[in-house]
Amino acid sequence: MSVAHPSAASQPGPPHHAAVKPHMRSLPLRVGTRGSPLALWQTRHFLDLITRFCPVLRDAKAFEEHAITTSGDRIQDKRLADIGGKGLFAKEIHEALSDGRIDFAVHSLKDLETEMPPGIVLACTLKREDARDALILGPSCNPPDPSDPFACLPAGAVIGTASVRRQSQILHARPDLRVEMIRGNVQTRLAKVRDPGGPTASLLALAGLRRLGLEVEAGVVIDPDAMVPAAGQGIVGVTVRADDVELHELLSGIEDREAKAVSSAERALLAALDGSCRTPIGGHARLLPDGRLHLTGLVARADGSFLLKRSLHGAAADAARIGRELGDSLRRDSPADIFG
Ligand SMILES: NCc1[nH]cc(CCC(=O)O)c1CC(=O)O
Repeated sequence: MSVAHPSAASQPGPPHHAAVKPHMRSLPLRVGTRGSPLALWQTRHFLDLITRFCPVLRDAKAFEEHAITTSGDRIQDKRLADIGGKGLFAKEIHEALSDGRIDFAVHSLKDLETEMPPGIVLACTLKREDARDALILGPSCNPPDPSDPFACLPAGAVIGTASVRRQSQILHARPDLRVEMIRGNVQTRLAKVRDPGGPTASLLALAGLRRLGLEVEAGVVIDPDAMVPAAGQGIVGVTVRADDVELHELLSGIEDREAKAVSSAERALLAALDGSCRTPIGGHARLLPDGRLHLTGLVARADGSFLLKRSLHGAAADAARIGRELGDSLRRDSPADIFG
C-alpha cells in the first residue's frame, strides 16, 4: 500500500510515500520511551502522527509502548554533569533498540547525544514546540516585568535548577542570585517551588509545560536572547536501527523539514564544541522570513563569570556547516578552563 503524507503539499521536495507492509513485518511495532509523563505524552503524539500518515497502522494493536528506566531517571540526587557521560536519558533505550527488544524509540532531542551509538540513527525530528525556557515563580517573587525577565526575582533569590546552561546565564545576568540543584520530572520540580522551604524560583522548558497542559505555571517566558535554549529543546526525535530500512523510510515521511534544519545546525554546533555535560552550552536556530537559517550559540562558565554568545546565518541547506563554524569560533575564543 502507498499513502501520501496529508501535509505533503505544504512541504517542498518530492512527496514521500509510506510503504509499511504489515504482512512483511510482525506487528505490533514496539516503541521505546522513558516512563515520565512528558515522555509518554511525546510518544503518544508521535504515534498519533504516524498513524495519520500511514492509516494501515491505525489499529489499537499496531504499536506497543515499552517504558524504559534510564540512568538519568534512576539517579535523582546528582547533577547530570557530575554523573559523567553523555546521553544518560538514552543509554538503556539504545541498548533495547540494538538488542531488538524494541523497533524504534521516541526521545526529547535535547537529551540525545550528538553522536549515536553504532547501528542506531536519528530517523526523524518532529515539528518544534516553543524552544524557550520559562521561569517558575514561587510565592516570594515579585510580579513579572515585561522589560526584564529576571526583575521579578528578589535580591539573593535561590534558583532551583540542575542545568549548568541555565545556571550560568542567570548568574551572569544576576550575580546576586544563588543556585540550588533540583532534579526530578516536571511535576516534582513545580512542587518544590511551591513549597515554602524550596527554591524561590526555577527554570523549565516551556515545551514540556505546554505538552503537559501546565503552561500556566510559566511565570515568565524568557526570550532566547536573554537565555539561549539547549540544542534541540522543544523537538522530539525518533531513533531506529540503521539496518531497518523499512522503518527508516516510514519515519522519514513524517520528518519536519524546519525542525530538521534547525536541529542539524544546533547539534553540529554542540558537536563542534565537544563540551562535557559540565560545560554550559546553548544553541538556538531559527529560519528567517527569507528562508535563511540564523543560529545563536553560547558558551559560558558555570558561575556566570564568563559568557560568550555569537550568531551566524546562512543558507538553510548549509545548516550543519553553519553549526560547525559557529562552534569552532566560540571554542577558539573561550578560555581554556571552559573545555578543560
Ligand atoms: N532534561 C529533561 C527534559 N528533556 C526535555 C525537556 C523538555 C521538553 C523539550 O525540551 O523538548 C525536559 C525538561 C526541561 O528541561 O524542562
